Amino acid sequence: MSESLTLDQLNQIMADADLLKSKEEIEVALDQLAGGITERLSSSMPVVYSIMNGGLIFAGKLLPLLSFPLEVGYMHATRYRGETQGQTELQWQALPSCPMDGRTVLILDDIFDEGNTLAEVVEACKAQGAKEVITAVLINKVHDRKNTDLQVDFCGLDVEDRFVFGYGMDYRGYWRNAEGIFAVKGL
Ligand SMILES: O=P(O)(O)OC[C@H]1O[C@H](OP(=O)(O)OP(=O)(O)O)[C@H](O)[C@@H]1O
Ligand SMILES: Nc1nc2[nH]cnc2c(=O)[nH]1
Repeated sequence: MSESLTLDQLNQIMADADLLKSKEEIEVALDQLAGGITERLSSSMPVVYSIMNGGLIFAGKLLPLLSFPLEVGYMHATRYRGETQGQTELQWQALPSCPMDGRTVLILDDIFDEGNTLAEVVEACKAQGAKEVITAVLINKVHDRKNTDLQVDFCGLDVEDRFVFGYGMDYRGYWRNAEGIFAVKGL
């Protein structure tokens, strides 16, 4: 586990960070995602799961843009655990909170990076009897290190291969609340 950061260090991280996607760009992407998801799922009565913690803001912004009947659940799975490198093993901190047997399931997550998290979550939903599992992410990180063949169904924005934070994504536990997507200086 890394040493904890001070207030000054955390403020410096933000001051030095590069803005990759503005609030305005993200809002346009959210509208487009909502349109596509509505077209595909408005007759499915899906259960929508956000993967905590990172999926929290994405889900909070996207769900009010979906005007069809759906249920909301959550699950908490973490691979990075406050670090900037992912562990091999996904740690489940809360299993899916509502039954998905025979249901259309929509999974929301903030970022599709190496892909292990989403791939394992999709498998878990199928193992629990989901009829179909649709995936949506706010951000896809562009590189050639994907560890899965999973094709994400809906993706908001591509970002370059840097460690990013904001809009739900943390830098060592902090700055999930940043209103934009930022890259840490030097990472
Ligand atoms: O595609 P991958 O390389 O697997 O990475 C993507 C995952 O990493 C982050 O979660 P993290 O493990 O940091 O937990 P958190 O959501 O609590 O921040 C993010 O929220 C995704 O779920
Ligand atoms: N906060 C954050 N979490 C991630 N999980 C996988 N990639 C990233 C990233 O770039 N930033």
